Amino acid sequence: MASFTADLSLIPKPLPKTLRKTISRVSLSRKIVPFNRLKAKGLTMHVASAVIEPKTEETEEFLSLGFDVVTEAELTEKGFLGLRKTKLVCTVGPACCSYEELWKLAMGGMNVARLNMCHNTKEWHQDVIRKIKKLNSEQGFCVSVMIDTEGSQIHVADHGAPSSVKAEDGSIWFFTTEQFEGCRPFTVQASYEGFAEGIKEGDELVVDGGMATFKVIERIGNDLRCECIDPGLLLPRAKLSFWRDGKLVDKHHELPTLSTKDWSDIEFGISEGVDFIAMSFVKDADAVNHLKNYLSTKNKSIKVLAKIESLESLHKLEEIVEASDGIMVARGDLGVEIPLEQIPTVQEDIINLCRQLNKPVIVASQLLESMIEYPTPTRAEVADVSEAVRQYADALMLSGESAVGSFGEKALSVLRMASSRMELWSREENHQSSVPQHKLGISLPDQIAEQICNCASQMANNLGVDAVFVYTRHGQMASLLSRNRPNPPIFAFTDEKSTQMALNLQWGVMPILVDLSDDMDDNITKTTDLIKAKAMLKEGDAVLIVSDVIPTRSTPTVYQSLQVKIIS
Ligand SMILES: Nc1ncnc2c1ncn2[C@@H]1O[C@H](COP(=O)(O)OP(=O)(O)O)[C@@H](O)[C@H]1O
Ligand SMILES: C=C(OP(=O)(O)O)C(=O)O
Ligand SMILES: [K+]
Ligand SMILES: [Mg+2]
Repeated sequence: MASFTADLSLIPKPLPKTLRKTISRVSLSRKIVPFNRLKAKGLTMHVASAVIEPKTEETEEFLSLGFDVVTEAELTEKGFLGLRKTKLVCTVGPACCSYEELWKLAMGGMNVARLNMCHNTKEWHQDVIRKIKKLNSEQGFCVSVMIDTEGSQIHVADHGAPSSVKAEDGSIWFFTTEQFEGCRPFTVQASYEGFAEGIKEGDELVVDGGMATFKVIERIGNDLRCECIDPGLLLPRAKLSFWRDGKLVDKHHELPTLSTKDWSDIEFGISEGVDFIAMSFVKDADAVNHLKNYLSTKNKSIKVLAKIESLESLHKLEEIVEASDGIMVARGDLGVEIPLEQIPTVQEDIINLCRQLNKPVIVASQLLESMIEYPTPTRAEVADVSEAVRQYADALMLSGESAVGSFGEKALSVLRMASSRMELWSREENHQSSVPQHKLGISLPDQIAEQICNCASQMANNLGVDAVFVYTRHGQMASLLSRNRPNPPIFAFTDEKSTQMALNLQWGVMPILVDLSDDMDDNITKTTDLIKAKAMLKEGDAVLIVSDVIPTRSTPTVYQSLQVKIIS
């Protein structure tokens, strides 16, 4: 039989400082009315609130538990509301691959280290992954590892010079798939042997989304003879695309999403224990499902991210987002396939869809491109970064800025500062009120989880609590809270290492690894003690506690919480 309680008398007197300010307009009963409808389904809801008690002796055993040292320092310095919510991903390359350089990035707030398998050797990648794991275990960081598959990109394999070559207006060039030694002037090697197939005289060959443009004059077997009609630079690995009558000629559909090399890189990622695999040039949900199924047969909880970087992936966006564990807006290649002026709106649409469907989303490429060479960003770059934060992306990514740039650490600090500033502004402007309306849950327990998280986020904002605590095994409740982008940070306590590492990518979630027991009260006591012992909670702080684990006894004097129990 159902039981329903919303016991406001459990809120202690005197009220915590933060509650005292807002209690007159707290409409707890109104907030929880939706649950009333679930009453008949066998639910118990219990609302309680109290003051955090001072430090106790028993807390020592939790001191060594998994909480990122950088977040901890930030929290001590800036308080709960000052914690940065937007997550930061850094591409690791030759400019930042030493232990010390990686340490600096970790100190600078890198949440996820990304390794693009397009570049360098497996040994090199292995060395970097091991250094990151060592930093985590020895220095107390919590940095997740992501690898990107190479995918089937059509690009320049060699243009005969170590850096760039200039293509002059009217000059004649050969694009070939033939492999040869040494340098042939005006000859560019393309990466894919089917490169010229289906290409006709008069088609346009666009380099790097407009860096230079050629007109196809003649097709000779696998070679194309072209005339440069818009001069520009040919960079190493420049991206190539074909256009006919103003429309993209789709070459991706001919190519497999995962090549033999990609599968070998995936095996490598599995054996090195990476946390995320980002799939390049995903065409549809099948590709994502294929990899996810493969990983599940191997019993691996590695998260699969889909990179949206082709026109085709935009056409199937919804099914791809549904199928994947997260999305990367890979603006570099996307800008080759769609006109650049469409990127800003496409980015916002993808971010909104991801939030609706509750998938984390990374905005990537050229965020601070000029910082590869210069120590300060352009105003336009800072505006671009801030815009992605305003749109509530989960994460921002550095590419060349950290991988090969001279100012990677500084670029990371620009991301950090710009996100903190924009987050504060959004909060003050109360932009967070636009809670997603889309309903995700199908089964009743899923619907309940979703509704609890929606209401909890509103309550957290309305009450002005300092933090939200969530107890989660697979990260679902934490991510549903994050989806609402609440004002206070979300501390997600989990006993699954893979959940902790996956939550690193989610907006506003601070994942913490602890032993969880079936006794919820015990968990709550343990974890509040942990945070308190680290001097991150003090007397009078208010915490909203969310969990889908059934409590076994009631201890209304140590927390404010929102708990739902399903009685079978
Ligand atoms: N592991 C690596 N080894 C050497 N160079 C790298 C590595 N990773 C990245 N880079 C360099 O950094 C640049 C940016 O990297 P990335 O974000 O992977 O973008 P992309 O490959 O699309 O250019 C690359 O063009 C490449 O020059
Ligand atoms: C992130 C991207 O992918 P990659 O760096 O692998 O080309 C991109 O295209 O923007
Ligand atoms: K790639
Ligand atoms: Mg790409």
